[in-house]
Amino acid sequence: MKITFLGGGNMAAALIGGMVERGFAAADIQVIELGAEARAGLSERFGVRAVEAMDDVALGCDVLVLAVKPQQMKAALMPIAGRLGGQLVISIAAGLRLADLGRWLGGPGAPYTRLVRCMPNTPALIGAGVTGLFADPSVDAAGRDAAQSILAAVGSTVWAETEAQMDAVTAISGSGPAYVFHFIEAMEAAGRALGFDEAGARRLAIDTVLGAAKLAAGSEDSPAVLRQKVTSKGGTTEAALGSLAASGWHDALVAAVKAAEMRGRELGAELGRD
Ligand SMILES: NC(=O)C1=CN([C@@H]2O[C@H](COP(=O)(O)OP(=O)(O)OC[C@H]3O[C@@H](n4cnc5c(N)ncnc54)[C@H](OP(=O)(O)O)[C@@H]3O)[C@@H](O)[C@H]2O)C=CC1
Ligand SMILES: O=C(O)[C@@H]1CCC=N1
Repeated sequence: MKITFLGGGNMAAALIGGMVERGFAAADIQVIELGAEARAGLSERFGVRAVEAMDDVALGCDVLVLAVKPQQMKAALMPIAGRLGGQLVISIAAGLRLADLGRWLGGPGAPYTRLVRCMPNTPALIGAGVTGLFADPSVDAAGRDAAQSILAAVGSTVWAETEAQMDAVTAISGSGPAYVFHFIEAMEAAGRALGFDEAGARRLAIDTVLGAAKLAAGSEDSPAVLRQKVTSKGGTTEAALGSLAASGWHDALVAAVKAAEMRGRELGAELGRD
């Protein structure tokens, strides 16, 4: 399967790195990327072909992954509008809807429909990503399987039932690593404030998140039950959770995820008007 990435930034690099690490041939992967430094980095790190503009070799792929920022997408697709010949197109862009992508790709009056929306996340780089997928109803089983096989190589996959759910996936797991890194930053800051050096505070924070996530993933207990098992009556955890509850932490996180979901919908509506 020959795969071309349009855009070679952070998320494309995470996907390519994870795919190459897990057995995809670098020779079958190409990247179209405007930045010379980014192109050189992708070639050096992963051994893939990276070029500045779409050429016939890159367009002759089986799967085209759209990995530019949503705001860059329409302009990035102009040079290939009306030139696709049945390639499966996978968009990883936040917010952008299949109907608008299809219109931009299809050329006058002929929307392109062999399209799958996917929302991966950056832990794909180490094979620990999670991706939500939604296919245009016209995509056949072979097309869905191809999309699934690419994203399953770098983590777990979840098919969304409706396209609207893709904005929720974006808000939960697409952006989610940033929330977790922010949590680690706060835990590390607390460790520093309580007398640890940076390395010690970071180790305690990261290994706690890692261990708790692994325990939650492998346990039959729900996260709530696992939390209760840490929380001794009248103990230290109860004091911490009481403080978090008083500052509205749970509701703040739910509101944050909803803000991300709303931004995804806004992006789709704003950019799709063009
Ligand atoms: N980062 C993440 O965690 C995730 C991102 N996504 C989605 O992935 C997409 C990319 O995000 P991300 O990797 O963070 O963004 P980046 O800005 O890091 O990557 C986009 C890259 O595409 C380049 N580019 C822009 N226009 C073109 C063009 N016409 N031809 C070739 N290359 C072009 C950009 O160059 P330049 O910098 O010069 O503009 C940039 O290097 C977005 O749509 C985002 O919604 C999805 C899931 C997670
Ligand atoms: O912040 C963003 O818009 C992208 C989409 C999900 C993660 N990063």
